[in-house]
Amino acid sequence: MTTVIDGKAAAASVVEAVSSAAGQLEANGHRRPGLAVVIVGDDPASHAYVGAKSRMAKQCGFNSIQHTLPEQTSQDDLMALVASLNADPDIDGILVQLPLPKHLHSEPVIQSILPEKDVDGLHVVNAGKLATGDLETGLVSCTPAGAMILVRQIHGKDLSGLNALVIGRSNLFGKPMAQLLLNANATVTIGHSRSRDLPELARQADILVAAVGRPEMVKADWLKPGATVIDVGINRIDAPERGEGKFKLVGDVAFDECKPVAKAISPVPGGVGPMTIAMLMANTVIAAYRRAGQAAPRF
Ligand SMILES: Nc1nc(=O)c2c([nH]1)NC[C@@H]1CN(c3ccc(C(=O)N[C@@H](CCC(=O)O)C(=O)O)cc3)C=[N+]21
Repeated sequence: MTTVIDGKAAAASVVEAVSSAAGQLEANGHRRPGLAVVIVGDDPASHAYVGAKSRMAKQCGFNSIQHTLPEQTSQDDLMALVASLNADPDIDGILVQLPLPKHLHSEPVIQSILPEKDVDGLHVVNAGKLATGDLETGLVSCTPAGAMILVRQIHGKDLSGLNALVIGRSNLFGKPMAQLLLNANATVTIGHSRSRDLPELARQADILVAAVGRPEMVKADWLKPGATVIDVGINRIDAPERGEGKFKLVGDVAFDECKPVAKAISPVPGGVGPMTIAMLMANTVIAAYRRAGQAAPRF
């Protein structure tokens, strides 16, 4: 029987560990972990995600602050806000929700966040630490960190001898995911839109991680029987069968046909998505412990 990986349950157990670590920090006489979430503009999906992050931060016992800036915010004003959060002693973690409105450049904003407050793990210092195998002093990007916990549920910590294919090569996900798998001793391939034969690469993979943003692209005949499939895609598609103007979320994997071929598969929703938010909380509590000069918990 195929295991359908329960990302909600895995996220709940991370969040419980985070809450208890946050409580411990307070009990040791330190202040609560502080998380600042910055959102620019009024994209409804972004507001929904940010709302979920702020609620979860409160649930973890954090000091959670949300800065909502108008669509027309200038680059300088956004950079000035990040500078003030960098200097704020009550703030351990800063997340600037992406994508930003078109007139703003995200890269200078992200690179201006202090690496030790970069709970998204996107600063070059954090990306570089991951790339050099330093998983102890940096912060790892939340979605790959969460996906990795799901992989570990199935295969344990050591992926020696296993072939892993990551489809997608973004800085936000594909590259850090490949680094994490490599660190765990997997034999890693990164496939992308210019790869010659993705289905053929996929058929070699014991662990297939899809993050391309194409609804249900990975089909059953792409899978090596018994593979572990981690679906990172979140695609909103029309669902007229649910009523006029309704939509549903699907992943990058054709779940129903792939499920019987796989050993384990993560669903959308309820797979990697909830883990992303949980790992943001984990990174925030890690950052808070480090600022307090205490040994940080591991997740
Ligand atoms: N600076 C930054 N960091 C991010 O980590 C970041 C971001 N910007 N921009 C947008 C993406 C997307 N993202 C998700 C988080 C949670 C779910 C999640 O909880 N998904 C639920 C479903 C939620 C729903 O129903 O819409 C699930 O898959 O079960 C999904 C996607 C974080 N992102």
